[in-house]
Amino acid sequence: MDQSELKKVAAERAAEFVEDGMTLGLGTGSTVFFLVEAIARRVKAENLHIEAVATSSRTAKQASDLGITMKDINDVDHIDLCIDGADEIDKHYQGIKGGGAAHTLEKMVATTSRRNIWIVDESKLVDTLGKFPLPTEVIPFGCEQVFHRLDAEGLHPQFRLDDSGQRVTTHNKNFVIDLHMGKIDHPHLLKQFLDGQVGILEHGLFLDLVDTVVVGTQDGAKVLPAIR
Ligand SMILES: O=C(CO)[C@H](O)[C@H](O)COP(=O)(O)O
Repeated sequence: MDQSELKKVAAERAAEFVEDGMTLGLGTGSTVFFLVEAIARRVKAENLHIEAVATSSRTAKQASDLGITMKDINDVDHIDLCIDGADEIDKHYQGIKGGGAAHTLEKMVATTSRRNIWIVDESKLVDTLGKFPLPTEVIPFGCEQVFHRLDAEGLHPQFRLDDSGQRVTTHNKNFVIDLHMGKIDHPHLLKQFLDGQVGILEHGLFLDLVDTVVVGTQDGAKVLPAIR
């Protein structure tokens, strides 16, 4: 199986966690694309009554086109289960997200949800976080100052550019600065530092949020043991 098939295997297994009556959080990315398809199939086949909050306009459109009832996050009183992809996950289920620049909305939905599941192909499992550049979302006002602060801290910042060399902008019209650190030895300390930086709206370190990881492997989907 190639990487895309492994993502699909994980997504289809995770769709089985959805129960009738749930309010779901739906992540963003190519793995979540397969998840939304699988959930929509279950909704039709089993006449499930679910509603969902999306973490991007892409996911919202796909889900709504497939007949899933979509809600604004401000109009739900809770989210039962959020299922999302990830860019890296370590053995404590700490992770990096934001490869699709949607991490602020994803973190809002994840922290609102009672339970979080990540779906990944096996290449995303790592010993130490940080090979994948850590995304931060930075407001345009003063972004060069933020950049210099991150640089002075030795965090190897780079503005994310699109194919035409323009700065990538997020849903909130902010910029993305990726931190090319190579490895993150102390994720909690880094989180504390980034949380304290004026101008950084949110970053892609997702710590202590996820209890279950579903991995697509060459032997099929594996649900890793729940740890929280
Ligand atoms: O964090 C994300 C988007 O901001 C994605 O979940 C992450 O990048 C994984 O994407 P994919 O499933 O396409 O590999």
